[in-house]
Amino acid sequence: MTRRKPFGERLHAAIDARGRLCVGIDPHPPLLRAWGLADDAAGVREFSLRVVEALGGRVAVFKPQSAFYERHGSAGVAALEETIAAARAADTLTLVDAKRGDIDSTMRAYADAYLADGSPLAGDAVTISPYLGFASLAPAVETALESGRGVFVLALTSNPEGGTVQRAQADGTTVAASMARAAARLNAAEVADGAPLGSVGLVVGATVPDLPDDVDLADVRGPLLAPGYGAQGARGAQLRALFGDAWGAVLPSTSREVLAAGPDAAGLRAAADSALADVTAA
Ligand SMILES: O=c1ccn([C@@H]2O[C@H](COP(=O)(O)O)[C@@H](O)[C@H]2O)c(=O)[nH]1
Repeated sequence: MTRRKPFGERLHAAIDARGRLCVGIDPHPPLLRAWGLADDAAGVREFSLRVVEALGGRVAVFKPQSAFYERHGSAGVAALEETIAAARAADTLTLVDAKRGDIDSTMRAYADAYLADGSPLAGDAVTISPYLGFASLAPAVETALESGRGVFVLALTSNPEGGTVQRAQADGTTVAASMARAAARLNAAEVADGAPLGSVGLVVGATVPDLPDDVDLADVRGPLLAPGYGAQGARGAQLRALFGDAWGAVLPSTSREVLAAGPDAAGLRAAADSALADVTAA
């Protein structure tokens, strides 16, 4: 089997070729209704495959939101697996937004599910939550690096409540800065080997009002997923101002705003093109 290139390198190439936009696949019940689909696993499957059909090969990354599949039980999870496979067939990277995090021994099982070769739930990367301690994420990081996949660690989330935890300080350092420094340490080896980006990314919401003074995102040298563009209110100019000299690593992500333009493929494409044009102009 040919070895997959590291995730950071593959993501960098996808952004170079298609522009920096991640489109979230979030089959919300009102969107399913608006698309004339049932709020069941078959509806979620149809919705997702239409998004992949319309935008596969055109955007850098798809981000299916696991919660919307899980709410339909095992048939919903099967629809997520099919969505990941369809995106792969359409030559588009998938970041599964599952926000997993647990003690080391359980984290190993999540790593097997979302990051190991042969698992039907393994896309190209997964979001993970560091609030059991960054070190508890080691099994996910190891599996990702071994398999050419990536992880995105929650650092500064787009929801207004996130700051109460993420801006809190321990020993004079904000929680967010600890996450950023830990990611930077993990990316250092890949970057020293010549990778344009490491494979350990952070989630930094597009709606975050400002960065804590001790957070140096340029130093992370890994991708910075910025959800919150569009439906949550952020636009390109706001993103550009927030990320400053880390801008080269930023991957804006938008779900509802693009999805609301479906089910027509041309509508989805126009909405994705418009979001990409805004972030590119920034
Ligand atoms: O900080 C975060 C982390 C993840 N998300 C997820 O991104 C999408 C946003 O959807 P929109 O429709 O573009 O608002 C959704 O799946 C969230 O769970 C986030 O918003 N913020």
